[in-house]
Amino acid sequence: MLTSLAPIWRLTVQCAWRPGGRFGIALFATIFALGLAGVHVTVRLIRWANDFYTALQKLDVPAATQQIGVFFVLVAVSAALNLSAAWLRKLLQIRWRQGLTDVVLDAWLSDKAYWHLRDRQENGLDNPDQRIADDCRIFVYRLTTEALELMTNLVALVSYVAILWSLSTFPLAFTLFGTEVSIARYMVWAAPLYVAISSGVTHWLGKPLIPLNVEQQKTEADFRFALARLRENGEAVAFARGEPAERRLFDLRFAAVADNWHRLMNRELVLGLFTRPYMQTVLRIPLFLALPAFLAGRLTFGGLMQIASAFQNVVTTLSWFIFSYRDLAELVATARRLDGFLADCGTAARGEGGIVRTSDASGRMAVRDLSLRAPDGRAILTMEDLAVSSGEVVWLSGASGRGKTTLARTLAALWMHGEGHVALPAGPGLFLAQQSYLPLGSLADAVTYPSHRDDIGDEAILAALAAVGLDRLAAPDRLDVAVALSGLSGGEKQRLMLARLVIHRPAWAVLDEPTSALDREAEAAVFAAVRAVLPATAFLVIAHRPPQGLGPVRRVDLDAAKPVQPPAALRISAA
Ligand SMILES: Nc1ncnc2c1ncn2[C@@H]1O[C@H](COP(=O)(O)OP(=O)(O)OP(=O)(O)O)[C@@H](O)[C@H]1O
Repeated sequence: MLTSLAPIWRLTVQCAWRPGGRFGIALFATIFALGLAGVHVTVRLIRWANDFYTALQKLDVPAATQQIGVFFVLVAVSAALNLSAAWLRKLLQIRWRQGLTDVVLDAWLSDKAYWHLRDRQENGLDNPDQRIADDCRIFVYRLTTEALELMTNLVALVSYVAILWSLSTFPLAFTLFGTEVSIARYMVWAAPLYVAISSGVTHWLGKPLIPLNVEQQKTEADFRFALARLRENGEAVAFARGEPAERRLFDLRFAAVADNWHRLMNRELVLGLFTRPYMQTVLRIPLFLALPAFLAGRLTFGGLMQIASAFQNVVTTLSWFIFSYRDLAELVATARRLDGFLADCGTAARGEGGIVRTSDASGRMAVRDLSLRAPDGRAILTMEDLAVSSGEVVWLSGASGRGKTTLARTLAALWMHGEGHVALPAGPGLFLAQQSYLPLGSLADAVTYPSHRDDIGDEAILAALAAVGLDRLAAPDRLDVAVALSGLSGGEKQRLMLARLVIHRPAWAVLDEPTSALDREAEAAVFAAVRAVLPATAFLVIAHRPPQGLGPVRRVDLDAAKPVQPPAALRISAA
């Protein structure tokens, strides 16, 4: 129980205790107050039952007519309270959802958790997009609904039990094995006993729903993730005629959705077999229980209806747990997933190695005594010394899989597995990854990424596009075209990435195969244009051929370096 409450509490704190959180707490308090006012109206309706049915029994037409009027007033007040509480609850939900989404997005983006957790994502173990979008929504919705209902129901329970206590003055008398038994105020005891037994049965029947709900959310997310991947890699799949393979994967993932759905619906049926009749009997049971007192003449008809109404309210309030079991299960499941996600993000960037990072005052990129390995302990690369001075171009070569990109990742503080020293100049730097990345947005957004277009200015953007040979795009009316619709070829995308160098003018740059899609002449022309605006920039270029156009190049060949075995303690045994 406590293990379920801890994540809910942690996430609630994230929603409510934030700058501007006071308004949310005030909203919560107002909705709670409206709920209490609603309880007061219900208490008044219980008294109304006595007044109305007594008037009916006495055939007192004016009194009965007056009670009909009272009934409509009470219903109108109740509706107004309900509607305003529902409206304010929605307002609270979007505020808290905004707060929680901010927390989750910060965790996802900080320390590059999105990168460190990407392997898990690819394995389908994790679907962070679902957690950010759906889980934040579901958690806040369920929390605000269930927490407010719980609090209101607690207060309501005290009020209804007090009424039931004051009304059920008659005992239940019967003979058991020849002994006279008399239970005073048995209607009061009957209500919690009835609910306790029912809650026990509900919990026992409904317990498997929690893991089944977790599994359902996971399988749905896995299915969505597979669909989104096809969209992202549509061209590669189309060239490979991979539709049957994609279809097999979709079918497999949907089969998992359907399979778990069947288990979930069967379990819900089992639970429903109990809760459904329970919900229906709960309205009649009090009548049956109070009938002996009525038949013995201890209760008027109005009194019978009043006590039935009070009992019903006690039982329905107590039964909140039963009726809300599914929703509570969803709240717990979502809280666990979100809480686990935040914990994963917090530890994602933690490496077991010891790479020391400093800033180099002389403006050099440098590594010393570097030894990199894979997460499983396999040695990838060792490097005694590498330095790229201001204005220098170093070409990092080596066979495929030799560790060139891993070295770039280490410089970018992404790769944590290894030991050694890394120093980067204090001035601004720029990394270009092997795969060109075009963000959602316009062509101008893509060129200026990750800066804001307004901070750069359209003239500079047009000049950068022209410099890298993208003359056909270097027109003011093209800048606002969605980049996805620009129909860029692989080489054009690489030119666009290089335009970012011209725009951002870094003091140092690490480029991972930046011109692999360009021919040598095009590469030389683009690099010459880049060099013209960046004469003092230090370049580390990873490529399978010497970069042309940047000026004199010093080659560092990784094939000359030998991999070393990691320390025995770091080797992970396959067993
Ligand atoms: N996340 C990872 N988990 C395990 N091994 C990895 C991971 N990333 C890279 N490696 C391994 O590290 C080695 C070096 O990979 P890297 O991408 O650095 O090579 P590269 O020299 O850039 O190759 P290429 O020229 O083909 O781009 C490879 O054996 C690769 O399998």
